[in-house]
Amino acid sequence: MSDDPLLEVENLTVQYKTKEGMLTAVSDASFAVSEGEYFGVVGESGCGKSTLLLSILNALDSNGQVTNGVIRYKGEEIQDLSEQELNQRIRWKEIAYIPQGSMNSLDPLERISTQAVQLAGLHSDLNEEEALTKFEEMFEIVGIDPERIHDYPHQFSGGMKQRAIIALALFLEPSLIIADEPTTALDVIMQDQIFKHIDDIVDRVGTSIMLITHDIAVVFESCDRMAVMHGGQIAEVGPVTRIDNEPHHPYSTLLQEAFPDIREPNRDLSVIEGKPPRQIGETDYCTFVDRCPWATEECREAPPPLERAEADRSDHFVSCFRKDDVREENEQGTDDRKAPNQKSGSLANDE
Ligand SMILES: Nc1ncnc2c1ncn2[C@@H]1O[C@H](COP(=O)(O)OP(=O)(O)OP(=O)(O)O)[C@@H](O)[C@H]1O
Repeated sequence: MSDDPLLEVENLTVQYKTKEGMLTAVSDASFAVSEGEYFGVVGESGCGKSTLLLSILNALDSNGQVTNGVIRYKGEEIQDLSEQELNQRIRWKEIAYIPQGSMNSLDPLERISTQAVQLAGLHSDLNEEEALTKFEEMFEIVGIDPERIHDYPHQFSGGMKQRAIIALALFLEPSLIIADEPTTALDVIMQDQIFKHIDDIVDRVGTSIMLITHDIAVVFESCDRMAVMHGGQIAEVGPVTRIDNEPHHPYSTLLQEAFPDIREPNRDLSVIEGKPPRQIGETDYCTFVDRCPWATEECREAPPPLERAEADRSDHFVSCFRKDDVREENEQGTDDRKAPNQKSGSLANDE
């Protein structure tokens, strides 16, 4: 893994036009993914994960738009590239995308090899023979007999279809694969196998992976670095080991406590009450305020800036006005933590 940034997202805001007004789905988000890195983006449903990645690929729904910020890929700003440029230069051969529910995205009427050849024809200079040879290699990487590239999707189980999609994503040797909940709809054993294949790809092929998921345990297990999102804001970003062991943001702290940990088998699991807000208009406050045990008046008055978690750390950032208090309390243990908004100086939950 290198420290060179492959993808840089700076101060990105994405909004959707709705009947109620402009809905802010991503607000002032910043993070970077390095070459060869396995980067996880975690957060609850509706927190803006898919919007974030669709804006990177310029594939937002027609009512969505990037209203502020910069997306840089290999140093080049890509947020304003035309469809044609994105198709010719970026999609599939630089950045491949595994969508949610992707195993249903294979065309049921075409052999999988035909779909690979079509993809190569659109996005690369490979001829048919070269494309098929290459695609066979990808099948081997994802653990499917290469002869089966000529099968139709219905001849594959759900897990095999998902692996075939991963093979397609790898096929044109992209530097970055963005996978949106790649194991949704698979059983737990198959999920585990798919994640093992993805781990293997990171090790063997060296591709960077950006994994979007609501499952923080998967991120803790597999990723190098991570971003935690809440209500369209990046709450915390940094090395997985840091956020797992020393979360500084209240949301990462509570998320971490909501998942079982084999190091503490007898620990009670916490529940995070409420849900992220649907934000109409600019986000001018911390979107975690109504669910946060540490919130104070300040948290409603402005969005917290994403700042270094500690002065001497250049790899760990957190957006919380109360991050120092949270860290101090986390160091002391969780036993005397009060319910949301019950701490001294904090606000009544106005819901
Ligand atoms: N096309 C759209 N028009 C209006 N609002 C949208 C649109 N797409 C998403 N949203 C809203 O934007 C917010 C973020 O949604 P998004 O799908 O990005 O979240 P997510 O974290 O990926 O959720 P999930 O895990 O359920 O996919 C939500 O409030 C959602 O309702």
